[in-house]
Amino acid sequence: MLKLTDLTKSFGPNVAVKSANLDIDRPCMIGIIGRSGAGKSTLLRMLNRLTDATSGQITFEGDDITALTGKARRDWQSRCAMIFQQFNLVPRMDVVSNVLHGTLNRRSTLASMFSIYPTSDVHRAIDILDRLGIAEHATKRAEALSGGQQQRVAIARALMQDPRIILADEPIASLDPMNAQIVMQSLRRIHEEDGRTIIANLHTLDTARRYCDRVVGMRDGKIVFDGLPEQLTTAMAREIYGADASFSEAATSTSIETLDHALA
Ligand SMILES: Nc1ncnc2c1ncn2[C@@H]1O[C@H](COP(=O)(O)OP(=O)(O)OP(=O)(O)O)[C@@H](O)[C@H]1O
Repeated sequence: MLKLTDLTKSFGPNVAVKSANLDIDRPCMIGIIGRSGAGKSTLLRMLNRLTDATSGQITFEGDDITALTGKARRDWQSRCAMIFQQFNLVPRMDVVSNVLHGTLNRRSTLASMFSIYPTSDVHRAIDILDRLGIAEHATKRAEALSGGQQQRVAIARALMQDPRIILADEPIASLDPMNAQIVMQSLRRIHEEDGRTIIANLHTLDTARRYCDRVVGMRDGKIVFDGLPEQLTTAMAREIYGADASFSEAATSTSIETLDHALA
């Protein structure tokens, strides 16, 4: 399905991603972990073609994604939608219009300029918001919502594009544990119910273990681990995070687990 071959990105002398190889042969939920500066964001940005690779190749179902230009590249960005830590919504615009922005790629400039959306798209936007439990906020300004709600609006905007893949760059890094849990559960459900692949950069190991089928560990631009969550030993986690024997997983915890105990 999705394959990265020797994917590399350099910024001058700094090699942010070094010869990354990854083979995703079926829809799954992948967590990419590693400390700050390990190359996680750069990897996702190359996948979505926000950043051009310096060398190497990305293929999706046999198509060379690295070679796409113009409209073909924009089409790929719809099929491989991205959400960000800071949500990237238009704060003063209402929620449903923010979600409808997800359809801009396939609409005429004139229709986009005047925010003319087909009724069927508006209904679909509301349905998606409903699925994410936030339809009641459809007419509010995005800035009036909590961080967790805003991230769900961003997910809804991504879903409007009916993507095969959703890339999530630190989707819960700005959220409290309760909202972090809701957002991760939403992503998991989208994967399970729709069969979409989710690739999420996560700061914390426990979140990756808990929600992902596969964990990829990056260190200094290299993929140093690629396996099942249960294969990720403490020793391997230490290696990924470049920590010494005093390393404990609790240090990378979001306290989602703790919250679960409290809610039980
Ligand atoms: N636009 C850029 N120009 C120059 N260097 C960059 C650029 N983007 C990233 N880098 C460098 O590439 C390396 C990897 O950065 P990247 O943001 O991909 O890491 P990360 O694992 O996502 O870290 P974080 O969790 O802090 O976002 C870092 O050394 C960073 O300074």
